[in-house]
Amino acid sequence: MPIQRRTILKSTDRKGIHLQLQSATPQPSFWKRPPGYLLVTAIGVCGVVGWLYFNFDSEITETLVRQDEVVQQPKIFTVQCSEDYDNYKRYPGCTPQTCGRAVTDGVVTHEEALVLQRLAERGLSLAGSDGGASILDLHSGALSMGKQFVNIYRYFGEQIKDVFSEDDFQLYRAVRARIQGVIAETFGLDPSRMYLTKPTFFSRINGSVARTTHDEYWHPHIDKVTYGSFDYTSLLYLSDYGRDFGGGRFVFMDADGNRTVEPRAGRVSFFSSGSENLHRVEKVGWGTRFAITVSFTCDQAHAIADPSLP
Ligand SMILES: O=C(O)CCC(=O)C(=O)O
Ligand SMILES: [Fe+2]
Repeated sequence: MPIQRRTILKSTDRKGIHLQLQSATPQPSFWKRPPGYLLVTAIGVCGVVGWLYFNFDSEITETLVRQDEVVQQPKIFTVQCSEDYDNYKRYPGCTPQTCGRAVTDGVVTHEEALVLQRLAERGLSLAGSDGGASILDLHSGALSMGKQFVNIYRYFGEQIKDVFSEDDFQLYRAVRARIQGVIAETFGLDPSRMYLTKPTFFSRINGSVARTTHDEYWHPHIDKVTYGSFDYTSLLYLSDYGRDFGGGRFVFMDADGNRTVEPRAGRVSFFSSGSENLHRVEKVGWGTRFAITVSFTCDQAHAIADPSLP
């Protein structure tokens, strides 16, 4: 240790002489330090400011599940049901009696999530929004293109079979069935009385500036109001918060503060769709965030079949 200290002093001295030769004006002692020190300080300051910019949100009160946590069994958070359900017909075995939200990493494997992420990448690379948020709906065929949407099945015809395979659709179906199972088990429902409903879509979000309202994914909303038929919403994340993208956390906006879920590839987050689960997605600051929205209704009139190749 003493040897090291002596070496540093020597180099500081040399630098001091050099500076004195360059300018006769006395400099504050800070500026006499070696440029390496300045650089490290500057990087440190930028790092702290950057970290604060992306992570400091005075409204955030609690993180329900962190990205680096692995929850094999659903982590369940019960909340009181809103009165929304009183305005709808009740379906025994399905309509929420207990409301809440839950998160599990034990339903979809990391490998399956990556296969689905590649599927989303292939599909969305055919077009995509001009703004920061693109969707691909395998059921209706809707794909963001520029400032609007096209129907992939009509627009690309038979060629779509070069992009998606039967295996891709089988994986979607298997994952959908498992998610349905875990929602039924968690909320004490009869899975045969819940139905997949639309829209069900892959989303790709990056930090680009929004061009149309379709790109404005960050607004607080209630899924039952936004989508009508939803009774249970699930989100399957296909990329990792903090690794693949920054910002983009899911935020439950409760009366007593915000509660966040950090996306993790293979993580399923699900919740009753009424106003007890008002939520938003933080703006994505960097990188690309992939997810799938898969939702269920109790009303068979709003049921849709699993997506399939035409
Ligand atoms: O991608 C997310 O985390 C949430 C998306 C969402 O709120 C929705 O699709 O309604
Ligand atoms: Fe939503």
